[in-house]
Amino acid sequence: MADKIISLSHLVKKFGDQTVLKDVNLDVFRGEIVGLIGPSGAGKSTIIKTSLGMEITDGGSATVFGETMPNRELLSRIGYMAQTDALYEALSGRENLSFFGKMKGISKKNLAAEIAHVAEVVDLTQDLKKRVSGYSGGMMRRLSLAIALLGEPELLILDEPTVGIDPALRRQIWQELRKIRDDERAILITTHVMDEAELTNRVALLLDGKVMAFDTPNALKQQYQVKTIEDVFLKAEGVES
Ligand SMILES: Nc1ncnc2c1ncn2[C@@H]1O[C@H](COP(=O)(O)OP(=O)(O)OP(=O)(O)O)[C@@H](O)[C@H]1O
Repeated sequence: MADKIISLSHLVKKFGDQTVLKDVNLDVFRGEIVGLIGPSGAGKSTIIKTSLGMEITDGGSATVFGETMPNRELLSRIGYMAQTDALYEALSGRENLSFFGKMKGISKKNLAAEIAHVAEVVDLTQDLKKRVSGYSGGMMRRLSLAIALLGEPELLILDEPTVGIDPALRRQIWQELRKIRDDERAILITTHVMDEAELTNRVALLLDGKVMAFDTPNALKQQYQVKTIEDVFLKAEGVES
């Protein structure tokens, strides 16, 4: 059986009297890219945060590598890119990468090569010397993604990684994500870009606190009798196209 990396079972999450996640079931296996889509405020980031143990669950279970998070020992196996950048703005891009690389336990011997590789993927090689305070919003997103990629983590959790990124670079980033997938690692990615959802192995559609549909892009299109994932999204939301 394929290796289950993330397992969410009947997950419930409340904020005050608002139940954001009502009954979420979702698995991510080794060797696949799972896309998480849903309207703004549906709870995509909340799914990610509860999976990582950054939010406490109110019911059901969330495990990563078979363990309930947070678990310090597992953190080096996970690359996480949050929706808001957490960067040291007074430091340069390279210094940020070096700092986070050391935190992840990358050996001194490998660190320079790792930094060179991830900087290349996000097209920041020429800007590594610059202070992050002088970066544009898109450059900061790219640096955050580069940090998540450091250390070849077995699991990547990316919360809208391509916001503010140009189409050509977005394509290059997806090439890298596919390589990671083919390398038998796993990726959970949230996106508002429906073209990107088409590039995943499976798409989970989050609506009304539940995963309403979870299948390959082609199977979802067949199920909803539409031509694109965007149309699946609209139809599931009850919007007539
Ligand atoms: N810490 C919190 N305290 C209170 N409410 C919260 C908190 N975090 C999230 N929420 C609420 O939970 C709901 C889901 O938020 P979440 O950020 O998970 O949505 P999302 O699907 O990621 O949205 P977007 O696509 O806009 O990023 C929203 O109504 C939000 O206001």
